[in-house]
Amino acid sequence: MTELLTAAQMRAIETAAIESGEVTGLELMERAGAGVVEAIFEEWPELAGADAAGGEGGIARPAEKGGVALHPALPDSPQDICEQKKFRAVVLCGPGNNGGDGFVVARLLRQRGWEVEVFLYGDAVKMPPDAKANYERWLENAGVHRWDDNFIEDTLDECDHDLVVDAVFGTGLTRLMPDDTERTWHGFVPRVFSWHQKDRPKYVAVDIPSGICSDSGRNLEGAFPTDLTVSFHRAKIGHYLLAKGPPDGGTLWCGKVVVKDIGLKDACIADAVRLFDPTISTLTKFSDTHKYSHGHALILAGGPGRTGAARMAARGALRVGAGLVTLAVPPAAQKEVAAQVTAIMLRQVGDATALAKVLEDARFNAIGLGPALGLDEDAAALVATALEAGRATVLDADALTLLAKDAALFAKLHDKCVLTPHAGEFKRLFPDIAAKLEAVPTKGPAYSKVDATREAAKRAGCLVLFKGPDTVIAAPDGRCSINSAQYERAAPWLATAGSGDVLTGFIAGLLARGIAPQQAAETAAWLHVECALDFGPGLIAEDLPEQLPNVLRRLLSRP
Ligand SMILES: NC(=O)C1=CN([C@@H]2O[C@H](COP(=O)(O)OP(=O)(O)OC[C@H]3O[C@@H](n4cnc5c(N)ncnc54)[C@H](OP(=O)(O)O)[C@@H]3O)[C@@H](O)[C@H]2O)[C@@H](O)CC1
Ligand SMILES: [K+]
Repeated sequence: MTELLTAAQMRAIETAAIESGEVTGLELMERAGAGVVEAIFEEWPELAGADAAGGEGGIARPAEKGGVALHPALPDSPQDICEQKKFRAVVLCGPGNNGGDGFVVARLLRQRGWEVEVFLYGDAVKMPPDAKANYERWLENAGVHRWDDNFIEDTLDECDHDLVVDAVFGTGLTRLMPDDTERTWHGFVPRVFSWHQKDRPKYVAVDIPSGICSDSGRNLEGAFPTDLTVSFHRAKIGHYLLAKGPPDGGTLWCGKVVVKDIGLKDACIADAVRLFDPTISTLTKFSDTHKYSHGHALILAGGPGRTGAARMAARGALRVGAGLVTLAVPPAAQKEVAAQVTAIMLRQVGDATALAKVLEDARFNAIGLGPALGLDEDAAALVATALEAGRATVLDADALTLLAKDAALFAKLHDKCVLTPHAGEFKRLFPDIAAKLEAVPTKGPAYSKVDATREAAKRAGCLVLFKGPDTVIAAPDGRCSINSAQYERAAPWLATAGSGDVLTGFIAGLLARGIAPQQAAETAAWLHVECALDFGPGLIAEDLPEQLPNVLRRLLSRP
């Protein structure tokens, strides 16, 4: 599992390292800048070939026209810039240490023969010491343009730049983006070229795209979209919480996230959010051979014509490794279900009394309910009975709506429960928490999906799995992870009818195997995405359980 950090946690790690004397802030900044350059060349090797040309102390140029001249060695106009060299970069630096990293990047690119134009947002006099040191070092051989959105736009408009580096704001963004940086970005990105145009410059963000809150992934207005985000030591939570935005409304702000080691040691952060990746130990309870030692899951089905959801959940539970799976079916739907299942068993459960009777058998150690269960009083009574049984229980779909409608039912939730709401169900269950999440943020760190899920889990007293491409899984004690279906794990075809029902089954199956709720939910969510990735486009929900054997085989053969 990889820890995802907040800005404060990252700062604490950095401060501890500096205070212990093992590294200086300047060294960290140098490594950060070098990491960005390395990542750029790894991502686009075609940009790495300019070593020989130019270098420090390159061509002397006349004073700047658009902004105030901070150093005399600057071109007269954007046209003058265009007439020189083959690789060109614009580096946009901010007033803090993110800007300091930008000056390192600018220097290192220049050392490799690049033509680099630097724009500085803010007042150099007030820069923190390490950033200022790199600013001054840059001034020894080159100049800096004062921020001027029109001039930046003209510069990019008239030249064929290869790279734009965003080092304006990083983890220190604490309030909404200033108007002029927002204008810059929104002015030139759509006007100068289309985002999908192949020969446009590559956009690289240092640490996090400026405008994105590193703790929440939320856009503090005017975020800079990028192709590549290079972060340091550990990814930040904000990289993995969904923030879709311009230029096409479907691109993640971060583009792709690469994390570079800058020599900081791991610190033990008790409440760190983790990016989930399963360990084999999660699934190596395969040593017992008796089917009852793998548990017995009971999945509740809806009435006639509404049993498909439960059948898919049951198949998921069986495939993920529950020893036995029984569908609890209303008498009127029994024929319909019997005609379509084989390895899955059937029990007639007409009402809550019948369910209570079935649950007298202690071998039913996990329950899955909700998909197409219904929203009437009988369905509510089934939920109440299931909760009173105190078994490991996953509640989805209609069961969540019933919980939202009835405080007494909600109060029956216990610590072996798992709630699996999507955004709409989350809003019904926790309207006040959802309102905080939906409110337009005005400062950083902004309220995040992690904050919301943790608050919901605490209130419910059980595990909450808040679905999405950035699924957040939180326990009442604050333990929390993100299961990402983004970046290299993006599987948009997973958003298909019934896929949530299969997830319910996966969780129920793992609960039946005796895996604790948090681990079961995390592993199920991860497997769910893995199955979708394995299958690829064209996936329908029925395919998900059938993909599990491949995925499990691969997982279990990991070294
Ligand atoms: N931690 C580490 O280990 C390492 C960190 N490193 C790097 O440091 C970065 C963090 O640096 P940072 O803390 O200086 O914050 P940063 O993002 O540069 O911004 C702060 C400046 O912006 C200003 N400002 C903020 N919001 C604003 C707004 N809306 N509008 C206008 N101004 C605004 C704010 O002003 P203030 O609030 O002080 O008035 C302040 O001047 C981090 O992302 C990484 O790149 C690496 O070097 C390696 C090791
Ligand atoms: K940035």
